[in-house]
Amino acid sequence: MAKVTFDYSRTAQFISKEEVENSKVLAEVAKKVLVEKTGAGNDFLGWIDLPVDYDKEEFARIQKAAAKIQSDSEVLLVIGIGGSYLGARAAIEFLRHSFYNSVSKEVRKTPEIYFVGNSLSTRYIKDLMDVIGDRDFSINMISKSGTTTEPAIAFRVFKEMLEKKYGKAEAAKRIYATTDKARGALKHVADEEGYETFVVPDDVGGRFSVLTAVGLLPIAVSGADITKLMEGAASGRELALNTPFEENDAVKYAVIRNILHQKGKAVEVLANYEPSLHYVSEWWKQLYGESEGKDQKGIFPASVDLTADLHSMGQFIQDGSRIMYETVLEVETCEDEIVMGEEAVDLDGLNYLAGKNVDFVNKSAMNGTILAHTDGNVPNLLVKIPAQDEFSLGQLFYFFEFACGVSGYMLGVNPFNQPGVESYKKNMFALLGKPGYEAQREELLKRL
Ligand SMILES: O=P(O)(O)OC[C@H]1O[C@](O)(CO)[C@@H](O)[C@@H]1O
Repeated sequence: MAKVTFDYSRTAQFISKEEVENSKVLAEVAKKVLVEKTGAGNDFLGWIDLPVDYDKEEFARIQKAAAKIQSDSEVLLVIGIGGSYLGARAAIEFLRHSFYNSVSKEVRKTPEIYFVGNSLSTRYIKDLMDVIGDRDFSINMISKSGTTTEPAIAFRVFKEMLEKKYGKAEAAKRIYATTDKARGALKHVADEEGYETFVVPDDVGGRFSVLTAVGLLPIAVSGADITKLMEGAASGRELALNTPFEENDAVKYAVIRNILHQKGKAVEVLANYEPSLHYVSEWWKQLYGESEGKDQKGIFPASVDLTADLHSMGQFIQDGSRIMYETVLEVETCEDEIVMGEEAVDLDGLNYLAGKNVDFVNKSAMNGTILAHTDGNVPNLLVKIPAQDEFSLGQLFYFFEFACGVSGYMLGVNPFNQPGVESYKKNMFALLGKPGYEAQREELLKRL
């Protein structure tokens, strides 16, 4: 079976074998604490068994709802932010056509999908209304808390548009709410209005929720195979839970990043060579940023899209402050083939590549860059993804989630809370005049 693998052989000049061995005890304790659910944040570990223990009845409802949306909608709006958005977008961009929304309907076969509620931009919302026009559309509103401002505002706007178009009763049949099973404003509205609802389990935090209805409904609407995605995640779980330390890639990734952190590497740059991985990096940034960036600790998760960013950020990575290490995401196999032709007159000087695949050029750029960055004292880690398919992506999601839990415990933080995100919310509510924030409002206005 092809599997997602982790290769840190290129860090030999930065990390000795002994250092890795010496981390074994700490890593195994961290893994035990995670799996046995005895550590901080242990009420948010539902994601560990999710790939093998999910609600099958709800899974069938997700597929049914996806089929309905595919049959009655030209456009699906996915409203959500952070963990209620990034996983679905990562999966759809990785698994489906690079130009999913613009390619012809005959090629795509499924509704166009737009993400909104992940900013407060008036321009973006207005422009999206233009894109929808008078076409049939549905909404998947996703918010675990049911109270997050950005998606709540987008939902008000697009619900109004939907109700104007179809009337309240018909619109209600086109709204799918993914939220807490009992609490929150969204659950309340859904019950009042009769929307179909899907559950974000209590014990699964937003950034770990891609394999719940949060990710699965939009992914299924896009035509990607969510059964295979879950199978991949289940095999990732098996590997993470039941492989001994020496061969355990997820645990090793946690170990290596903690060793590099202790050596002063404050930034991890996740690099990809496929544009379709861009949102996988965005998903990964939230996963690691919210999980580890606390108590004045943590590695800052950054990302680059290569080779594009080699022509911008490449200079800094090669030659700037030596604060970072790089983790490369490599998609090992490329299903498609573009072979370079030969021209009679070699005006552009590219005839030396005649007969070669563009993917060979891409992989050569990657290998050359890994060596150059290593020579520039940027330790290089490699995460290999066997293929651009659902099974591999499911494994990859699980690999990063599990490693994140182990890594957070090794760092000595609670990887499953995010107290820091509340500060901006409090200030924003105060400035907006939300009831209950009056005193804070006065204080803030004086400072502006
Ligand atoms: O699903 P919700 O509750 O709207 O939250 C969205 C995101 O906002 C955060 O709570 C941060 O404010 C993230 O942790 C979460 O993924």
